[in-house]
Amino acid sequence: MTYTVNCSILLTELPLLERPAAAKAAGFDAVEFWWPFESNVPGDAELTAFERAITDAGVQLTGLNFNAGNMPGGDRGLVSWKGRCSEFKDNVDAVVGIGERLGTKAFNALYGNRQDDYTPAEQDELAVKNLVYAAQGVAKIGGTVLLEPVSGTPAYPLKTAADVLAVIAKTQEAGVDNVKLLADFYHLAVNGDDVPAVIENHAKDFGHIQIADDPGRGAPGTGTLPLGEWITRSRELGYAGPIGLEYKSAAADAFSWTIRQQAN
Ligand SMILES: O=C(O)C(=O)CO
Repeated sequence: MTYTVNCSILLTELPLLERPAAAKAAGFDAVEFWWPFESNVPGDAELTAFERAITDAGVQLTGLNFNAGNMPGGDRGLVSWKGRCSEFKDNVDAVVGIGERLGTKAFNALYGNRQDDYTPAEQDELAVKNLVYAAQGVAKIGGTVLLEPVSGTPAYPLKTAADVLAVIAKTQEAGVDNVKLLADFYHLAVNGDDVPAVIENHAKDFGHIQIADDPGRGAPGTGTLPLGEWITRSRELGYAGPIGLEYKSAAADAFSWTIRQQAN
């Protein structure tokens, strides 16, 4: 099983730059991050420090989120955010640079919360343009843009796989074929989507899978979701990528479920 440790939600007791090495020490060869910088376009020193933390740890950065705004403050992406289009585009260029240097291929573009001052149609129109820009940018390095249904943020409009697939269809009409569904089984389940049906119908086209259990967004086994079953079925149907571990847990206990799994 190829897992990739999401170092923005796990190992958070440690400074960010120490997390890749901690993931390696815990037995993993791959990590992913939400946008790890304060600035939209980081300077050379910041970029070098982040990239060295990955390469010195001997892990692969499998995934990186585009700048999604102030996440602790509730923002969930710039893609549909009217007024921040040039910022988004500048960020795409920065992300492509990181991806090129680290061999990263999957880039998660959080869509953005609804804004009161604009119609959904206006925001969706911008979103498609921005997604096409991002898709063309990452295509230069063989990359894929991921689009994710998210829970827990009422103003975030993409709640189900169908919501995301409808946007992806518009990007395809606009001429790009490298925007893919990020199937986060936790977000989908919390939002009431039919996860087994999503897997049956779309697993071979998933751009990425992430997992957390529900309730609580904890490690597998802390809730009631049949995550192992869903992963196995996705693999049978052709999903070949890594599984992102995107759950909350104290570092000391974060990966004990994998040891229990090996023992069984
Ligand atoms: O905001 C979240 O919960 C995410 O999963 C971001 O990737």
